[in-house]
Parts: sequence; C-alpha cells; structure tokens
Amino acid sequence: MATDVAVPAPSAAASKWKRLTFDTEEDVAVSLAKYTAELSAKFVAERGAFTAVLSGGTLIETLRKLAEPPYLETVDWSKWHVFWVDERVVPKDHADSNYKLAYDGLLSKVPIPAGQVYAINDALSAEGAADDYETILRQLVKNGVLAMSAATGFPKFDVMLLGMGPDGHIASLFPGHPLVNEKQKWVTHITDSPKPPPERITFTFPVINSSAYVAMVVIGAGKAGAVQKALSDKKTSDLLPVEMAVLQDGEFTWFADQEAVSMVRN
Ligand SMILES: O=C1O[C@H](COP(=O)(O)O)[C@@H](O)[C@H](O)[C@H]1O
Repeated sequence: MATDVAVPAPSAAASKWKRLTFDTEEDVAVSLAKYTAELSAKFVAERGAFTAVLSGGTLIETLRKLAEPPYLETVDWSKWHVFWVDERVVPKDHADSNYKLAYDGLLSKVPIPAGQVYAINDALSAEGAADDYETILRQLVKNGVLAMSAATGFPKFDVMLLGMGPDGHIASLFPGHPLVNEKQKWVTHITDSPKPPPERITFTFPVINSSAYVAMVVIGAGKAGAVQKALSDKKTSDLLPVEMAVLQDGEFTWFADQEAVSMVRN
C-alpha cells in the first residue's frame, strides 16, 4: 500500500516533487519497476530512445522486478541507453564495481544492446575516466541519443534511478566535499571518497539537476536521519547532497519504505 504525498518540496518550490511511501521494500520494488517501465514507454514513443542512469548500492536490488515478467517482455530494451551516475575506479569485474553490480542484478537479464551500456574505461586513472565519460556523453548529445536541457545547457537524461547513503550522499557527492560545488563539468572525479573505494567518478549536480525524472529510492532505518533532514521544511546552510538535488525542469519522486520515513513528521 502506498501513501502518495504530493506537496511542494521545501527546497524545491519550483520543481515537481512527490513522496511515495510503501509498507515494505517489496512494495517499493513493485512500484519502481512500474514507474521505470512507464517512463521507458513514454520516452521511446516520444524520442525513440530511453536514457536511464543507474546508481550503485542497494538501488540495484530494489530494481529487480524490472527484469521479471511482465516487464521482461513488454519493455523495449533495444531502445535503452544505460549510464552510471557514479562509478568506482576499479576493474569492471571487481566486487566494488557499480557496473558489475548492475550487470549481475539487471543488465545480464535483459536484452539491452551491449553498445548501449556505457561503462567507464577501467584502464584509465580516475581523472582520465571522468574526462573520457564526459567525452562519450558529448558525442551522444551530438548523435541525438542524449537530450540537452534548454533550461540549463547540461545534458538531460530521461531518468536517474538513484540511491542515497545514510550520510545523505548521492552519486559520489559527499557531505562537505568540494565536489558538491562543481558548476562546469558534466563528470568529475574524486580520489578521497570518505566511503571506500577512494577513487571514483561522478556526475555533477548541474547534470543531476537537469534530469527529466529522478527516482530517489530509500530503504531501511539506516536512511531515516538523512530522509528526515531532506524532507524537513527547516533548511539550514549545511545542506546534505540529497538536499542539493533540485530539478530545474523535471519531476523528483521519493520511493521510500516505512522504516526510511520513520523519523519524518507528516
Ligand atoms: O557508494 C555508493 O553509495 C550510494 C548509496 O548506496 P547504498 O548502498 O547506501 O544504497 C550509491 O547510490 C552510489 O551509487 C554508490 O557508489
């Protein structure tokens, strides 16, 4: 059972925002698969392609129902283009790789053409891999696969399916780290991530905030403190990264279980 709350986000008065709360993680997984499949159908019909950005972490497990019937058969996987909002700079077969996590949990089970899955070049340094990934994105904009936001001048992905750490970090944008203030680059790198492994690449806030749709998926009591702060209408200057995700011209949806919103006052 979902509780659907659609109110202006305290930090995003101008952007569309809603919170969907479910009794269990299983219910979140059911709704997230439906949401993603519906967006895929919408964008494939409108523009003949669907650009989907994944995070690592627990998000991939909660996406599991997308690789099951009916979506396994009904989604037009041939039109999908898959990206990572962040990636650890490790070999693609390493246990810490976000690519490996998504491959094992989703991509190996659905028929997305291999050339439309944009993993990082794991032979490069963190800086080199970030520059290389941005170059690939720029080429996809030229090809018309990836849209641009008229509002921001940054790429506009059709959907970003994101998780959040217990500290409120999203992508590899961590609380108090200078990377949260990057305003020019599309993709940047970090060599001192407070969460291991230390070397990562990450989309920047201008790119995240240019998305058409963002699903922020939060499960479990470990996320409750950050969820409470993010959903509070009392904003302080020490914004968590998740509070800096404010879409310019898109729709932001929280998918939460009861435990994750257990500290939120309705
Ligand atoms: O390190 C990372 O952590 C976040 C959150 O992960 P979770 O396991 O707490 O859901 C994830 O979204 C990000 O992609 C990943 O690199």
